[in-house]
Amino acid sequence: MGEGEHTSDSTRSRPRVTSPVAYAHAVRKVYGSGDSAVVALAGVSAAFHQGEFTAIMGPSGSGKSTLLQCMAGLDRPDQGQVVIAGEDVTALPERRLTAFRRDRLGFVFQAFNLIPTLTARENITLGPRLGGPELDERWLAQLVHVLGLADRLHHRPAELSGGQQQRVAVARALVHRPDVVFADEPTGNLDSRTAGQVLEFVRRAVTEFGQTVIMVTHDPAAAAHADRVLFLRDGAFVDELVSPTSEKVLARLAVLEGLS
Ligand SMILES: Nc1ncnc2c1ncn2[C@@H]1O[C@H](COP(=O)(O)OP(=O)(O)OP(=O)(O)O)[C@@H](O)[C@H]1O
Repeated sequence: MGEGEHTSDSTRSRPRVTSPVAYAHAVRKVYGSGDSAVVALAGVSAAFHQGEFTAIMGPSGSGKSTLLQCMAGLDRPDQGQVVIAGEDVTALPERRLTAFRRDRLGFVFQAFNLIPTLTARENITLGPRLGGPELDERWLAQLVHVLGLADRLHHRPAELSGGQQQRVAVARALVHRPDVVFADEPTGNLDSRTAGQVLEFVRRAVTEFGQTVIMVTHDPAAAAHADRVLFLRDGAFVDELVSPTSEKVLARLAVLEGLS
């Protein structure tokens, strides 16, 4: 890991006086068996602190999505442990895991995954209406204001731009104040200007509201909004960059991909 980066230019990083809100310990995931077995995660460990925005990057096939899925309880590792808010996600039976995801985690995906027949407001408040934590109307109003969605709440997804749809998805991910938001290529379907706006909102959720965010991305400009970038290669973390800029991220990626 790039130890030197911890002391330089880290205006966004905070002193770590708390225990991590989420961690992965020696997580291993193998797809297939015998000759065709693919080691997607080779024993990954990492800690994520409250109010920290982490980007996960790495070459194609390095295990980013698999790690996100295992951490978020959407897939089960073969070995190792994932703990979020003190709960061993890897040990939870399926029904409790489903409730844990709904109540304690937030998700933003590349495909906005909004329900087309519901309005923006109905999409945002779906979790609470499906039996999740009670809706906090004041928090919802604050989110809607920060995300600039106030005049779009009664529109359906087809009547919203891509950026507006993703902002609805961000609001949906934040409305129940989850312990961790997992984002998988959240700006992959957006033009760079709109992507920048959505990431600014994610950044504000981290800085102003102490939200913890773990985001997989291929985009150095997206990663530059994070507090730090963890780099995966061949299913293992090989580098870390604190207070990233697009240029620094590109340079690290070039090294990882053997281009420099
Ligand atoms: N369901 C699956 N069955 C078999 N192999 C899989 C499966 N999912 C992922 N893999 C393999 O595991 C490895 C890691 O895949 P993963 O999707 O986690 O990588 P990634 O870094 O997210 O890649 P990309 O940047 O291309 O999305 C790859 O070699 C991939 O082919």
